[in-house]
Amino acid sequence: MDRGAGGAIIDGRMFAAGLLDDVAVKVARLKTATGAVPGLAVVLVGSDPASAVYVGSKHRQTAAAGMNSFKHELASDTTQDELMALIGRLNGDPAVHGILVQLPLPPHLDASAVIQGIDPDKDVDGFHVSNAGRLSTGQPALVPCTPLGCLMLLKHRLGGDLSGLNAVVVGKSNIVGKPMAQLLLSENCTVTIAHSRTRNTPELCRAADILVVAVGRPGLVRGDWIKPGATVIDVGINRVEIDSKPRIVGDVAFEEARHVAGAITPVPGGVGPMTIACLLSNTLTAFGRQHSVPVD
Ligand SMILES: Nc1nc(=O)c2c([nH]1)NC[C@@H]1CN(c3ccc(C(=O)N[C@@H](CCC(=O)O)C(=O)O)cc3)C=[N+]21
Repeated sequence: MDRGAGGAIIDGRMFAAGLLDDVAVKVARLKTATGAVPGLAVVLVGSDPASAVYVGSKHRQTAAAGMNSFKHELASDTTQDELMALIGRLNGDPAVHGILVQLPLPPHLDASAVIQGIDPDKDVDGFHVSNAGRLSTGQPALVPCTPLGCLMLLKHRLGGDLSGLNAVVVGKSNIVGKPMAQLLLSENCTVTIAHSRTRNTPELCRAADILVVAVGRPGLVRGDWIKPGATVIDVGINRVEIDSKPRIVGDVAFEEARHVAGAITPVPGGVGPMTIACLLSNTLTAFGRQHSVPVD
């Protein structure tokens, strides 16, 4: 096979748009059947510009899917008690089916305590220990949006069955690396997690049929780390300057990698849009569980 032309580019933007349409249809159907509409509360503390952009985008897309979107913008000097009190109110609000607290929080706040204060059934980020435990033991869970989006792209690309494939996840964060590894394991992949202390990361990567990279280091994974024909999912979103212009690049050296990989996600336009689409899909799932109605 001629790989000179490069592998396929996985269009996350297009896949996410399809998923959002699907969610919108289901929301409309639920509204007719139950009279209720799923509601997502997004909490933003402080004025980090990147966070404000993400929250704005979530707000718009939630509304576009026909769901209620409740935006809570709090001052950067908000106290832990004030934030916990808001979470308590959202936990008790029957119009709110999903709660997302935008991360990172300002350093004086304890993000872990906030996340563990969210009702696990409303934890649409899937960050609560109860959802992490459920995922790792194969019980119904709310699954973190970014790894869920990656898995959807992988299954779509590889025809649904991942069983027996060698999967390498680079990065061991609680929000991407670990849940990603759990999802791949539940698909019967042989899973390896590499991280900053791993001794032979390039060699491990070269054995991967599926390579998911989520470390936050621009261009870390080079073309010669990739097994020819592998499916490469680049989770990195790094803001860099190229020729004095601001640009967003992934953790994979894209131009090198695309010629070796069978398929690869671009940055932007790959995993990022899937994260938001999965957030809305999780909100629908949370609504279904809270109202004991099937959502699809
Ligand atoms: N509680 C919480 N949950 C999150 O899910 C969460 C968070 N906090 N904090 C920040 C990160 C980041 N994140 C992204 C979502 C969408 C894109 C996205 O759509 N990116 C587009 C555009 C990129 C751009 O132009 O900025 C793309 O990759 O094509 C990126 C990043 C969600 N996060």
